[in-house]
Amino acid sequence: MAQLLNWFSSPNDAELFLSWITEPMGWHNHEDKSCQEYFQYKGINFPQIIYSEQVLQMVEDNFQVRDDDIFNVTYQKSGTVWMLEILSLIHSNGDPSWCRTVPNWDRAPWFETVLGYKTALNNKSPRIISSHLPAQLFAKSFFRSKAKMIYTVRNPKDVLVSLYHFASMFHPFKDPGTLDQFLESFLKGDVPFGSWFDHVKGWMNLKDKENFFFITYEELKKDLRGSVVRICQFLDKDLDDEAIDAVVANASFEAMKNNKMSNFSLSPHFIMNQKKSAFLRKGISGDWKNHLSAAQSECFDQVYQERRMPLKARSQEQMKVLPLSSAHLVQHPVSHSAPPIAPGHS
Ligand SMILES: Nc1ncnc2c1ncn2[C@@H]1O[C@H](COP(=O)(O)OS(=O)(=O)O)[C@@H](OP(=O)(O)O)[C@H]1O
Repeated sequence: MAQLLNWFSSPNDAELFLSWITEPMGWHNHEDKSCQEYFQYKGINFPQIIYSEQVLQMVEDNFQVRDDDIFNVTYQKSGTVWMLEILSLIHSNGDPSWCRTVPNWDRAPWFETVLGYKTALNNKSPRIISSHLPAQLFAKSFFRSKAKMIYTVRNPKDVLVSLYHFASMFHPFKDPGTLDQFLESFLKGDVPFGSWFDHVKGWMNLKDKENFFFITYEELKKDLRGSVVRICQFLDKDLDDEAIDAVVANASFEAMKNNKMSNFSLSPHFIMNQKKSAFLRKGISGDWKNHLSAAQSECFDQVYQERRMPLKARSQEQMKVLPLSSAHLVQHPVSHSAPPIAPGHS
């Protein structure tokens, strides 16, 4: 959205233009999200205006991936902007100037959005490109390229909670209703970008490709420095210790929260009402325990068990997040202190 700033001489012009297209849809009254509807593209929900069928089709069929592109792919609320910041900082060898002067949506545009598509086309190589697309809708040219992809996965219960808050403050999304109602929609995949389970399964088919690297939000939380080192290795970027330290310092939750180029405070308030819930909300693992009842958690676990898949996790941290083979699923009675299966761990 705020990529509109690209096209206008000032933020005010961009905001005026946005007002003009969004006012008839009632977006200005951000207390009222009752009129929001999604459109479906190949069976997946997308919010209107920021996405269009035409652009989604162009991404899939026409977008020319370059071999030196780096893709930052996630299911929403799994750490996209965090990884975006890390990749931006690695790109500039730890120098935070780029991150402090250019909005994240221009540094690493979400190329499936109407505005991000144009930004991605115009950005100079090597490009960093973000995406929430499921694998089956992704740019076909990626699969023939040497471009690298980092896929970040997060405990789906934390994704649910983060998305619940986000849906209440991000105007293009439908009102999430009660947490019970939203849990049902989430587990059915009746949310933007479809089912978390399908998204992870779809992308994990690439797990043995050498241009594909997957990491979890929980690993980033537990050992950001070690994670940055591994990401640099994957990208063949040789940063010295000082530069790595600078990446870690500038990609911290606090640094990003204080950076207006990363905290979405430049987004018009009628698009993102951060008074309701901040984009950089809590930035912790395991917040689901503060929100989900034992019954809701159990309901989640049941679906998780049904949808589990055989995947080999590389580390203990990944084992806590991924839908693993049944051998990894330990059945405990449901309780907040002893969560029953993988997503139950923080
Ligand atoms: N630096 C850092 N450290 C820890 N956590 C961070 C960081 N940056 C973003 N976040 C948290 O990531 C959540 C937002 O996820 P996404 O960036 O994937 O959102 S989006 O899908 O692109 O809208 C959202 O999680 P919640 O706080 O749980 O809502 C952000 O706070």
